[in-house]
Amino acid sequence: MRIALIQLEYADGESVVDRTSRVVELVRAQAGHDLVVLPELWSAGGFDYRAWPERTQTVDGPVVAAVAQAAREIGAVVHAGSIAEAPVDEPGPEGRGLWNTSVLLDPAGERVARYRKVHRFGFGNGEPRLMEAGEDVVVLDLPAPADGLRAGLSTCYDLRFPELYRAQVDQGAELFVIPAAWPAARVEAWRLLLRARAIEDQCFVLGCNTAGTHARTQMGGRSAVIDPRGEVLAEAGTGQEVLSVEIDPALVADFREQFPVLADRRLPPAKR
Ligand SMILES: O=C(O)CCC(=O)C(=O)O
Repeated sequence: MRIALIQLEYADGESVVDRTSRVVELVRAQAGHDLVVLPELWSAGGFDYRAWPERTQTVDGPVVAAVAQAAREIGAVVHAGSIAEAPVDEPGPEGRGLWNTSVLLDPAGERVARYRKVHRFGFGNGEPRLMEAGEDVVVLDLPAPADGLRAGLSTCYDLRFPELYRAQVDQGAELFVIPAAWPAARVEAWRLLLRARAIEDQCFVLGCNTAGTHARTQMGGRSAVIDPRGEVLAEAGTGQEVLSVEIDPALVADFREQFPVLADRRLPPAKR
């Protein structure tokens, strides 16, 4: 399976329309890949939370529609990264009506999964003040041409919460797709936790981060593809870059059989 992670660089001052056109071109340029992944909140601006209210989208809105068109053109499964999702007529439990929502598209441009970020980052500011928390664990069999692996979806700060990934493994996950806007200040934690999740859950990990500086926050880059043994198959630098990697889906089952750590879990499911 051929995978492309688009580590997008952006700065303040670029309109959502211009950024979307740029991203669509980058997705189109990945023809020949089976799965293409974009970062977290690239249209709204990962740390530009003051602008989120004017950059909201629905999962059928123009940003996702433009990426869906590119998915159709190249015949790939595309993880569109996440949007600041404000659905019509859904105020949410906290009355904010806004979620950090990832969307996975099949090669016909149809939405096959929606994941709302469960753990909100900001310690009382940003996401916890403006957004609702997602409540669902989302795991699915990837559609062709990226078939052969079961994928769990999560976003950025979720990476710090291993219990979410164990819950995905309990639902059969073999690959974690993690779009992010993770800052440079803590990029070593990002690199380490991506590998930790791969090793402890014996899964492929696709971590697609953001580059550049926006909203006075320098992003960390270092997107990576990691195999179920914890080997880093590819890692980006700190600028805009596309990581193109071939992975062998059979490695998950082979390695889990050869080194069956997950079979040695002791806690009863109710306490996990
Ligand atoms: O956990 C971190 O250090 C960064 C998380 C983050 O930036 C996010 O979730 O948007």
